[in-house]
Amino acid sequence: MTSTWLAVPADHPFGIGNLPYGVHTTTEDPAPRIGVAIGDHVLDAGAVAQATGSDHAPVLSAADLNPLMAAGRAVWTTVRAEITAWLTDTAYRREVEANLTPRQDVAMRLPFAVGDYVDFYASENHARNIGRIFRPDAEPLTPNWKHLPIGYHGRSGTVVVSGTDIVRPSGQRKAPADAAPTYGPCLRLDIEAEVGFVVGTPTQMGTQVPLSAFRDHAFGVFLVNDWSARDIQAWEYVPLGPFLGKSFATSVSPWVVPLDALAHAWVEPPARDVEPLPYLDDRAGEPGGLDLAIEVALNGHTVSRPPFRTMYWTAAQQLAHMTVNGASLRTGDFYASGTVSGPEVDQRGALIEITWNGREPVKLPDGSTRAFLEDGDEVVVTATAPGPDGTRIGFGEVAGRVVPTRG
Ligand SMILES: O=C(O)/C=C/C(=O)CC(=O)CC(=O)O
Ligand SMILES: [Ca+2]
Ligand SMILES: [Mg+2]
Repeated sequence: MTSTWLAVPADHPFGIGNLPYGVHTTTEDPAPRIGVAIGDHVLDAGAVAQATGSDHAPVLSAADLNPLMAAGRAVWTTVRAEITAWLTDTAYRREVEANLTPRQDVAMRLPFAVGDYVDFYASENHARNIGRIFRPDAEPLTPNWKHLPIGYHGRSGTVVVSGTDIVRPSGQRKAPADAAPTYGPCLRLDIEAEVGFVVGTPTQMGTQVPLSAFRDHAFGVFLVNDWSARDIQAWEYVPLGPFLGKSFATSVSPWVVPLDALAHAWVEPPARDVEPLPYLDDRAGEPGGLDLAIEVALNGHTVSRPPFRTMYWTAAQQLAHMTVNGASLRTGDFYASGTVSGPEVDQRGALIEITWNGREPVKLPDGSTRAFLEDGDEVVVTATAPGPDGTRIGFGEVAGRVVPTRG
C-alpha cells in the first residue's frame, strides 16, 4: 500500500490514494492556483513543481485546471505519479512542507473554466418519479428513455463553486388549477444531487467518442447540485425541456477527483433490459458504473443517501451519446449525470421526490418541516467511493445557501 510521510490517517477521505485537484487562494497570496488536497491540507502544486524543477511546472502553475486537462491522459498519469512521489518520498519533504496550507485557511474557486454544460436524466428511479409527478396520466418513462441517455444543454455561465449563495429565482408560475400564470419568486425551490464529469482532451467536429475512449477524454469527477425551480419548470418545460427553471444556478464541488483515483469504484451498471444500439452497448468490456455513496443534508440533517451505482446510463455512454452526432468537445465541457435517486424514499436526490411534490414534507430536528427550500436553508451534498485497501475516496462537498429573491 502507498503511504505518505505526512501525518494523514489511512482512512482519511483525502488520503494518498485520492489527490483531487482544485483551484485555491490564500489571504497571503490571492492569485488563484492549482492545489491538491492531502489530508487536512492543500498542496500548492505549481509551487512544488517549480521548486523541484518538474517538466510539468507550466500546466501546474496555471490559474485553473484547463491546461492540465487539455494535456491528455498520458500527462495526467505522469503528473499524478509525480505528485504521489512528492508525498511519499522524503527527498521532497522540504519543498512540500513549504507549500502546504491547512484546508480551512484556503478559499476555493471554480476548478476549471467551464465550457458547455449538459445535464442528463439517467436515474430510472428519478425519471419514473418525476414522470408520475409531472405527467400523472402518462407512462412515467417516455418511449425513448431506455434507448438513449436523455439530456439537455444547460447554462454554463451560471455554474458556481460550492459555498456561493443561491438567490431565489423569480419567474412565471402556473399551477394546473390557475387560470393564468403569475410572476413572482419561486415557491417550489428544489435541489438535484448529481455527479459531474469534466472533459479534458478535446475532439474535432465530425468525430465521435466511442465507449472505449471514455478514459482518454474524461479527466475527473465531482459533485453537482442542479438547483431547480419546480413551479417555473412545470409551466415552461413543454415541449422543449428545462429552461429558466434550471438556468439560474448550478453548484459544483471544488475538488475534481481524477479518474485514476477511482480504480476501485467501478461496478456493473443495472441490467440493460432493452438492447442498446451498438454505440451505447456496454454489456461487454469494463464495467461503467461507479459506486459513489452520496449524502444530502438540509440544514445539517441528512435527508437522503442516493446510491450512484443505481444509475441506468453510465458516464461513458453519456459521452458517447453527446458526440454521436459529431458535436465536438472542448476542454472544460462538463456533463452532469442527472439526479441520483435510489429505489427507497430516503435515497432520492431531489425534494420533489422525497416529499412527493410537497405532499409529505420532511421533518427537521428543530421541529420545522420542509416541502421545498426556504430562504436561509443550506444544502450540502457529499460523497465517497471505495479506494485502495479498504480506504474511501472523498469528494468533499457541494454546499449552497438560499438567499431571498432580488427580482
Ligand atoms: O420533465 C421532466 O421529466 C423532468 C426533467 C428534469 O427535471 C430535468 C433534469 O434536471 C433531469 C435530472 O436531473 O435527472
Ligand atoms: Ca438535473
Ligand atoms: Mg441548474
